[in-house]
Amino acid sequence: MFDAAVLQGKRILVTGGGTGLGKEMAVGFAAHGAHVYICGRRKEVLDLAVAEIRERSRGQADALIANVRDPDSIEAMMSAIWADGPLTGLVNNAGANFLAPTESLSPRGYEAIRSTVMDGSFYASVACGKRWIAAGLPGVIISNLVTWVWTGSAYVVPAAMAKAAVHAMTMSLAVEWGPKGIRVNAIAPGPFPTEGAWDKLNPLAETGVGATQADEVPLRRFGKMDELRNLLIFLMSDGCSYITGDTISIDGGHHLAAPSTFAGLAKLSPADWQRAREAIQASVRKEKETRSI
Ligand SMILES: CCCCCCC/C=C/C(=O)SCCNC(=O)CCNC(=O)[C@H](O)C(C)(C)COP(=O)(O)OP(=O)(O)OC[C@H]1O[C@@H](n2cnc3c(N)ncnc32)[C@H](O)[C@@H]1OP(=O)(O)O
Ligand SMILES: NC(=O)C1=CN([C@@H]2O[C@H](COP(=O)(O)OP(=O)(O)OC[C@H]3O[C@@H](n4cnc5c(N)ncnc54)[C@H](OP(=O)(O)O)[C@@H]3O)[C@@H](O)[C@H]2O)C=CC1
Repeated sequence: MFDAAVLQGKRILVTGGGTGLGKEMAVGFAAHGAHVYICGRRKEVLDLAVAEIRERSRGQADALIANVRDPDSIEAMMSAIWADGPLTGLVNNAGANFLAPTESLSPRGYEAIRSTVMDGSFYASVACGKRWIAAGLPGVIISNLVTWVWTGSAYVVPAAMAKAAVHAMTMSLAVEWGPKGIRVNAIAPGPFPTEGAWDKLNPLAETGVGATQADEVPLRRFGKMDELRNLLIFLMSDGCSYITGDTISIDGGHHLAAPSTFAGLAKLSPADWQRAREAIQASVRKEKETRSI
């Protein structure tokens, strides 16, 4: 769809680019000429991802360990990247989420999700923005949101809230930083099955409801990674020079044809919720064992 050199000379950081959608975006950017950087908290996962991105894209990729919940960690990562040259683009993709009845959430559970999605996107955007502004350089920021910024969703309330905050940041920064040549957009995907998301959002047979099902998507299927890449490459490219402040849905019409949320989980019993929580926490424990930060 695009010239293979459409992103030649671009240097793009994808947070959470070691797995799932972030890794797929990184492959797309690198295959179209960009030097991609990915970050996350697991060295082994990042090393494998870099090797895969280089092989699949025949392009340039590097990884840095960083925790987007920690502003000092973000600053250290940005300084390391900028030492080799400025980024031209940032994708706020790192995310955290799990299904839970809202009344069961502890402050730490809420904070884990809010700080990853909302604070992480803010810290990374400001870390790039202030460097671009100081140097008089243009830049592109794209945040990976979800259609719940328009619909909300039961049982994932901290994620819906945090993504809506980043939607507001997108519109606000587009206006504030537009005169400085910085474009700020977002995408709102519907279901694109990944191990990371499905382990936390569809851990049991009983949790398969609207948000994670394909049968009620008007286009009757999940999204494909090539479709996601096409949108990201376009938004990141110089050809997309007059779009800013927008959140573009990529969901086959899902959010326009309810239920694209977890509303259907109202049928779960307390015992089902306990099993869901145990399954989610088993997945989290497995990931934590390989965290490097
Ligand atoms: C229409 C669209 C359809 C699809 C939409 C998809 C939208 C996708 C959104 C996503 O972001 S999917 C990404 C999924 N990937 C991840 O979440 C990866 C990162 N995740 C994590 O790091 C963990 O999962 C984490 C739990 C969020 C954070 O880990 P951390 O090490 O910081 O925290 P913990 O100490 O383990 O836990 C903190 C706190 O949270 C409580 N908690 C954990 N799981 C549950 C649960 N299932 N239910 C209730 N509470 C839970 C845990 O007990 C801790 O609280 P305290 O007990 O200490 O008070
Ligand atoms: N899959 C889907 O259908 C949809 C996904 N999305 C969004 O796409 C994004 C990616 O999700 P997906 O690929 O499915 O899930 P993944 O779990 O595969 O991706 C989450 C990534 O974020 C990284 N991450 C989490 N916390 C931190 C942190 N504190 N610091 C740095 N990196 C972190 C994780 O790496 P590590 O744990 O090693 O740090 C992981 O690579 C999320 O923002 C999600 O909300 C939106 C709509 C639909």
